Amino acid sequence: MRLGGRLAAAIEVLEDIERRHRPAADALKDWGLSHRFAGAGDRAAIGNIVYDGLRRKRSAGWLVGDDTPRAIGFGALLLEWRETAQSLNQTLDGDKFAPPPLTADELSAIAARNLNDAPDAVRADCSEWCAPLLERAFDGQWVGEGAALAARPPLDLRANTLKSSRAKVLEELAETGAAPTALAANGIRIAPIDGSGRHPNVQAEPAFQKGWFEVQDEGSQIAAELAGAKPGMQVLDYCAGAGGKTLALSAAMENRGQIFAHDSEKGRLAPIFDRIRRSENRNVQVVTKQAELAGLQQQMDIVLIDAPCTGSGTWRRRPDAKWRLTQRQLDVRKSEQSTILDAAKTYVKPGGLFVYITCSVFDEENRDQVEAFLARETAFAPVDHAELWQSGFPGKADAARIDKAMGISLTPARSGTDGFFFAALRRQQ
Ligand SMILES: C[S@@+](CC[C@H](N)C(=O)[O-])C[C@H]1O[C@@H](n2cnc3c(N)ncnc32)[C@H](O)[C@@H]1O
Repeated sequence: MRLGGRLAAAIEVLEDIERRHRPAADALKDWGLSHRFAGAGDRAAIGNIVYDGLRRKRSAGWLVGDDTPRAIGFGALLLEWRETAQSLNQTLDGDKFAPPPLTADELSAIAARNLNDAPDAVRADCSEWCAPLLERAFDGQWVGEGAALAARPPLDLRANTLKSSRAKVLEELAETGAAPTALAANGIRIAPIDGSGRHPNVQAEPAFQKGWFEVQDEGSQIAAELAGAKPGMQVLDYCAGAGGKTLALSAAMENRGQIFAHDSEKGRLAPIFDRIRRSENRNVQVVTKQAELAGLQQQMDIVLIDAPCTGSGTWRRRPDAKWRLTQRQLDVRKSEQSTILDAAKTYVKPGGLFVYITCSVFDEENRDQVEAFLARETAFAPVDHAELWQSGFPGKADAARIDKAMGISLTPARSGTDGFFFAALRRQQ
């Protein structure tokens, strides 16, 4: 397929996502099933246009003067594929599978508009109702932070030190352009892809099958490192899900001590068993029923809550979620977060650490939750987060936003990672 056919297909998929309110991955999969002639390169390129369009939906639409899937598809190519209106119309000319070329109105909108003049929420590529949330979290920098959340993400891996090392994995993946991450000790980064490219399928690599590395955003790795799990500790990962943090904690503990991996949804834990086997984590016990945690009360050195959240910090990877998010969903997440904080605190031993993590950038899910919990619970006090960051990442003070009392925030703009929030509270002796 040529670019015109790929663009037409992407517009079709964007229409499907909008009309049926469905996840981008499902719409792309369906398109692939009903167009079996399309090769892997075509699918990757179509996926890139769709994801670029979703990440930059408002700025792409604004640039072309409309908010239709067509405008967003064309806008995505202008913003992320180094195309110009002229180069696009030249390329599409004579391609019978291409959408109609840019019209005179569209051409004049593109010629007249400069994204620097667009309204703030357009430049931040967020919905109107989310703009005040970003503004509250980032003050004067919110537009830049929003824009960075709308950029293409890198592919990050974590070398599994139980079976390999960062150097060995880097050697194994040399052809992919993999490089060490700037912050996480065992992180490896493959830079964001360009244009129609796609990231290598690292999970097909023998090194992955051998358990030498996991796919994990650097921000998630940093959050696990900050928790400070050490060999011999007793740790409860209360919202373990598929086990991303569990595996990182287990490696930091060198397989010594015990991690209890719990989640209220049994189905979410399903992938953890395979992952544990592949990575050779021998200190993880999966606990599906909350009743089975009864014996752990006040026993844990660390209780980690990787809370259910809006996921606003991961908008680069799941841009469709950005447009589906509602105030009501945010309210539901907030209420779940405080319920979980209240339920999980009981397992922290005197002197132990209570760690609260989200992959959201909103204060409402982050510092507000910590503040409200501390107001309810006088037995807990925040650690000095500036000191914690300095001891883990010396000389990198600018790579995170640190509120000494309330926590540490990572963002794409500042840290080059997904958006994460981390707070650690110590239970008094
Ligand atoms: C952010 S995800 C966890 C991701 C996981 N820790 C990782 O690193 O791969 C949040 C998890 O919290 C779980 N959850 C939601 N409510 C819960 C509750 N009341 N108790 C325990 N887990 C809960 C969800 O099922 C979901 O798997």
